Formats: sequence, structure tokens, C-alpha cells
Amino acid sequence: MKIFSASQLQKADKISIDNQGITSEELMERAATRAFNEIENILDENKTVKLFCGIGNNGGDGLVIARLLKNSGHKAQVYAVNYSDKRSNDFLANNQKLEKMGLKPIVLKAEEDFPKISAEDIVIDAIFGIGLNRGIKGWPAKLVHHINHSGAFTIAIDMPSGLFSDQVPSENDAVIKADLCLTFQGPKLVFFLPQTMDYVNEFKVIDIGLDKQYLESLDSSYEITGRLEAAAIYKPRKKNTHKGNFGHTLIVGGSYGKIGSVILTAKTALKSGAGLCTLYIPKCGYIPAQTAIPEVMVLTDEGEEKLSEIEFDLEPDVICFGMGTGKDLVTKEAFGRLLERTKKPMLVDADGLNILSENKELLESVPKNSVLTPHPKELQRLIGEWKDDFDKVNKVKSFVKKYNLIIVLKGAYTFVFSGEKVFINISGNSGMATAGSGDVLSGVITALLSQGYSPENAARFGVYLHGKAGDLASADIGAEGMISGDIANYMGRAFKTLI
Ligand SMILES: NC(=O)C1=CN([C@@H]2O[C@H](COP(=O)(O)OP(=O)(O)OC[C@H]3O[C@@H](n4cnc5c(N)ncnc54)[C@H](O)[C@@H]3O)[C@@H](O)[C@H]2O)[C@@H](O)CC1
Ligand SMILES: Nc1ncnc2c1ncn2[C@@H]1O[C@H](COP(=O)(O)OP(=O)(O)O)[C@@H](O)[C@H]1O
Ligand SMILES: [K+]
Repeated sequence: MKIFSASQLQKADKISIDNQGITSEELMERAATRAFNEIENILDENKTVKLFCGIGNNGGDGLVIARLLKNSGHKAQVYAVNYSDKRSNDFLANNQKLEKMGLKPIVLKAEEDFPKISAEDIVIDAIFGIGLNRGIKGWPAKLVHHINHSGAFTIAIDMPSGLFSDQVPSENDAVIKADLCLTFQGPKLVFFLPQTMDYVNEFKVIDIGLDKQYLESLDSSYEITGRLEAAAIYKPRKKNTHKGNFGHTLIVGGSYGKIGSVILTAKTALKSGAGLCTLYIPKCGYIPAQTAIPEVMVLTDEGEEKLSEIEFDLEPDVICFGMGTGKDLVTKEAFGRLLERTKKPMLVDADGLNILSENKELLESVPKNSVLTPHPKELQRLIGEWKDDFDKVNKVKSFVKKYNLIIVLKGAYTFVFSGEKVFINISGNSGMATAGSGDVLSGVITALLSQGYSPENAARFGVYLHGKAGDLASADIGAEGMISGDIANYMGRAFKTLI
């Protein structure tokens, strides 16, 4: 699923109106009716719905929803948030229809007019949608705070009011915190950025029937990775195969006290379909690794407690480097030599990334199309500070182009940057905020690379599977109870959900 900008969606509205021979009022009726159907599904009859409608088309949607609620016997109170006297035509048309039914919106013009909102009410926020062009200030801002502090379950129509589709609100701007956002045609980028995602606890996409052909023709850098997209990447195994068909992964990492990290990565690689897996670790890790995973082969470095040479006599299909290595000079030099010798795309994580950050000249030697998996702090070391999340996204886009790499920026929503594209993953949960889940992610992506998935697909699919395995683990044993090893243990079941 592509993510469109506000201006693309506004244009798609116009084109669909022309192509389908309908009026904008009819499109509004269709959009708002579909939103109403969702609301009715979750509505308890005893609840009072308080609708706050702006005076543009987002407000128009709210008026249509109010009419439909009233028609189906719900208790609805409608407020027109009169921040200006300029009303959109479709707002006016729907206002008339509502008044004809005897439901006249109460006009709010100042703080004294605010109604009481109880925690038991349902609030529909139809104040501003994608037409927002400046931060909400003055008494409407106070209304937003009034709604946010009411404790009422708040459903935003299209966008939480006050949230821009293409910039981060400033500290003084008021923004609705939506429990649910019913968003038209596709999710907006701000739903996924760390600085703005908290305004949308949950979202549901409402297909309002815009012209499919036109939407498909639109360019967008941003795409969602959900179940459908993951299933399209998945290559089920053939019957006539042997372990050699699924690649040999070499996992290089670890140091004294951090051998567990590479063990997790290797275990996950095997549980994600890698045919063979060899661990390359300092000597001190030999017995723990052999004991923890009998299926893995183990090679040891000359170094007792840290990597110092990285010499091996095998031809792996993919090398993964960096978990738990530390950044010692000998390890850095050994990594530099490994980079010089490696031609195939590899995966670099954790201290591998920190070594690259401290020795930027090494970036030139990272094989093209390699996958780097930083969390935000590691990213900052790699690319420097950013002003806000939009600036960060642009900086990462430039970085991946400059070095021809793929960046997996980990977070509650993980972003995969590849060429012009940015893929946003929607599987996963807060139970994954636990030590070692990043090591597990490296294991999945490495295993997919070894099985012949392209680096872009391996990154995108690996991130999805990692989140899905986390979701399955959380559903069974709870977010607090799960540890990163559980994510590895649920990996097979994550693949099975795609069959
Ligand atoms: N036919 C259509 O165009 C459709 C539009 N739809 C709805 O229309 C919405 C967009 O409607 P509009 O373009 O009318 O815009 P909004 O209803 O989001 O905003 C209304 C107007 O308020 C003004 N404004 C913006 N920020 C302000 C601020 N901080 N303080 C005071 N005034 C401010 C702007 O001039 C803006 O045009 C969508 O989000 C969606 O809900 C849907 O009904 C689907 C069909
Ligand atoms: N709240 C969350 N929701 C979804 N995924 C999460 C959340 N918190 C962390 N994760 C995932 O867990 C992993 C954590 O990786 P990382 O920070 O490198 O941890 P570690 O260094 O302990 O291995 C990432 O893949 C990240 O996307
Ligand atoms: K809204």
C-alpha cells in the first residue's frame, strides 16, 4: 500500500469526481457514510456522541456522520467550531440537511461556549483534516485541550485535528490525541513517525472509492509493509531441495560478556531458513556457543576475548557482522580487512555500525547493497543530528543514495530505506522493546539474504517477519513476559501465517 501526500489525495479527489461523474458532495456522502459504518460497529447505544465539526470539508464529513447517527437513533450532539465565518460549500449543504431534520449544530465561538465532555462520551473530531495549513491557536486550541483532557474515547476523521500531513507540529500547537483515526483512502506518513505517532493510537483506512487507476499511477516513495506485501515477497520452499539451496551464513561478532548476542543471531538465522550457519567468535565463546546451539558450526578467532583477525576458510553466501564486538582497535582493523575482502552484500549491525561511524572512510568499502540496521542512536552516530523526523528521513534518503546501501531504521515502526523507496513496517509490538531483539532481526535478514532474497526484499520481509513473530509471541505469553529469544522461537509460525 502506498502512502500519499495531502496534495496527491486532494488531486485524486478532484480526478475521481470528474471520472466518476459525481459531485464533491456525493463523494463526501460516500466517504462519511463509510466512516459512519465503522463508528456504528463500535458504538454502544447508551453512549452520547459529541461531534466537533470545523467549517471546511472535514467538518462537512462530521455533519454527514451526525445525520446518519441521528437517523439510526443514536444520541448525538453537534458543535460547529466556528473559527472563521468562511464555510465550504459541502459543509453548507450538509448543514442545511441536518437543520431540516431538526438538529441544529451549536455554534462555538469562544471558551465560554465549550460543552462538558464526560469520560463516558464518544468524541468525533471533524475539526480539521488534510486542509490544515497552520497550527491551531487561540480558543480552538483550548477546545483541543478540553477534548484531550476529557478522557472520552476520541475518533478522528481523516486526521487528528492539528496534525499536519507533511510537518511536525511545533510545541505550542494544539493537536487532538485520537484513540482511533478513520483515515480516508490511505494512512498518512505522520502516523508512523516517532514525533507524531502518539497522536494516532490506532488507525483504520476507509476506502472512499477514489479512482484506482489514477492512484496506482501516482509516485510515492513511501509504502507500507503489511501481510499482503510480505506474502508477495515470500518464496515458499520447493520439495526437491537440500540445505545447500538455502545458503551458508557466517555470523561474525561477540566479545567477552557479549557472546549471547551472536548466539541469538545465529539461532534466529537457522530458525529463519538458513541452510547452514557458522559462527565466528572470540575463543571465549566457543563452549557457550556449541552448548547453546548444536546446529551451528563454530570457528574461533585468535583473540581470546575479542575479534582480532577474522580469517576463515569457507565461502559464505552472506556475512553478518557487528553484534557484541565492541570497538577495540584490533577489532576495527580486522573489520576493515573483512570489508576489503567481501564483495557480496552483507549485514552490519550494532558495534559494526559504531565502528563505521567512528571511521567514516570505511563506509566506502562496505559492499554495495549491504543492509545496515541502526536503531535511532546508532543512526545519529552514523549521519549526525537531525532537526525533526522529516529532516531525518531526508538525511537517510541521501545517505543510502550516496553509499548505495539499505538502511533499516529500527523503531516502533521500522523504516527500510532502499534507493528512492521507504518501506514502513506495521507488524510488531512494545514487547519487542527488550534486550537482544535487534540481534534477532539481524538473524532473520541474514537468513533471507542467504536464501537468495534481494537485499531490499530481505530487509523488508525480515522486518515484517520479526514483528509478526513478536506479535505471535506477545499474544501467547504477553508483552512483558516475552524475551528476544521468544521472537526467534516464533519465527517459523510467522512464516506460516503467510501460507
Ligand atoms: N470532496 C472532497 O474534497 C473530500 C474531502 N473530504 C474531507 O475534506 C477534508 C479536507 O477539507 P478542507 O480542504 O476543506 O480542509 P479542512 O476541513 O481540513 O480545513 C478547513 C479550512 O480551514 C482553514 N484552516 C486550516 N488550518 C487552520 C487553522 N489552524 N486555523 C483556522 N483555519 C484553518 C483552511 O483554509 C482549510 O481549508 C479531508 O480531510 C476530508 O475529511 C472527504 O469528505 C472526502 C471527499
Ligand atoms: N515498541 C516497539 N514496537 C515494535 N517494535 C519494537 C518496539 N521496540 C523495539 N522494537 C523492535 O525491537 C528491535 C530492537 O532492536 P535494538 O534497539 O537494536 O535492540 P538490541 O540492541 O537490544 O538488540 C528493533 O527491531 C525494533 O524495531
Ligand atoms: K479531524
